[in-house]
Amino acid sequence: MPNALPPAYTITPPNRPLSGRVSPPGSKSITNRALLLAALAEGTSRLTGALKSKDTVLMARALRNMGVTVEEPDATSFLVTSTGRLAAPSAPLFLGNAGTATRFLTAAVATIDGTVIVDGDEDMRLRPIRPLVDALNALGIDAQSPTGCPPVTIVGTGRFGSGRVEIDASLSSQYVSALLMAAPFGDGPIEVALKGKDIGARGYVDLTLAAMRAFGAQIESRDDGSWLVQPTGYKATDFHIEPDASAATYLWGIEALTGGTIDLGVPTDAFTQPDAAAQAVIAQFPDMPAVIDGSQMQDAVPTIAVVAAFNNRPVRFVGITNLRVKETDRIRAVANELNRIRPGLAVEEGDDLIVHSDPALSGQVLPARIETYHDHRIAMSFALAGLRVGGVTILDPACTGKTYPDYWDMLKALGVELTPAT
Ligand SMILES: O=C(O)C1=C[C@@H](OP(=O)(O)O)[C@@H](O)[C@H](O)C1
Ligand SMILES: C=C(OP(=O)(O)O)C(=O)O
Repeated sequence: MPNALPPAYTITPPNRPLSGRVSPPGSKSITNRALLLAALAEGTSRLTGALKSKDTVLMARALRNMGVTVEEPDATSFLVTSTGRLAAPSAPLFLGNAGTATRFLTAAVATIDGTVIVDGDEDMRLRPIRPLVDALNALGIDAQSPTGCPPVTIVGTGRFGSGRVEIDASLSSQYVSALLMAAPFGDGPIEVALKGKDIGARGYVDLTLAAMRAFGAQIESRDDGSWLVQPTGYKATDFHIEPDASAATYLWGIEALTGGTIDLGVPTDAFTQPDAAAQAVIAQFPDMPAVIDGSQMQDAVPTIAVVAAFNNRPVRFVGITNLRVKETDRIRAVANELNRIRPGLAVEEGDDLIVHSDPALSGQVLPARIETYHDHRIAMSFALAGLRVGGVTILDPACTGKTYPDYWDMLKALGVELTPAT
């Protein structure tokens, strides 16, 4: 991980295509699934291609605090050795603002005979978790979240329940993934069904099912949209993690905005993560469509919205309500910060975001100190604006450590001039 970064970076537009070979880091989503599943499997699992960043370090630390041995043989591998059951930790689990770790562990620790408190930082304490707690309660598990957000107190008996459970996943697909991954510890088969049809980005549930099957789970996807999970537990396995598709969106953004070619070392159609869909949209720049549905590529929306500022026509982003409950309210954050570059560049309309694209922005010097709200994606997306507009300063660049600790080194390696600022 990089040494301390300055409080801010000012970006000098390169005025030339940025090209080269860049390997995005391992997928955060898949790394945190694989770490958990390996911890729930008896034996040793070797995870390769993994992401080492704040979100995965927090997950690994929480698992260690529950008796799991997590070794790190090299910069992209974890060696996880477990009895197949988690042990009650001696202190609350602190998971920062890692949504995956917080939601996945809230369900997983319900398999423990003992009391566990799942908590996060001040931002995580604003991110809803009540629908997951309600589903655990419906399975007979004593879980409580007084505010509807972390902290959650789970008083487990070692039994996870069985039968059909319905969950409202309209705010986060992570609730479904969390329940599914704990479900092989049911007293009998568990059927996970959705309350209502809305589930945000479905592709994340597909990632969950694929990882669970790799660790030996038996899941039947039923015609009514529910999933039936057998009480098999998990088997240790070696598991390779693909690169992070959300991280790749910044590289596609760099290509679009500078006219360069970046070799990611992996073909776009090899990604199984939902955000890979962003490539086809960004590739249309500067003629990206007038309406973009972000519902199935949610983490890519800030990237595409910043690229959209330079598009030939305005872009309306729809299907993005859930962006309000990510690391920060990303609809508001993107609108605020685009308007800081040039007032009137973006507007919120209900939960839609409209970017009033202006190709004439390119080449101008528009000094703007970009607030990043502890949100890695706001920092990484707005760095892209600095490739076209002079004077863009990104505050708190270290916040990219959540999922992409080497982000600024990557930009420098491509030839971007970053000047430390205060
Ligand atoms: O399951 C996952 O790995 C994720 C699901 C998405 O969140 P929601 O399901 O909360 O929308 C996504 O935004 C997050 O970065 C990762
Ligand atoms: C929403 C994100 O993360 P999480 O929900 O895992 O905290 C993200 O990485 O953009």
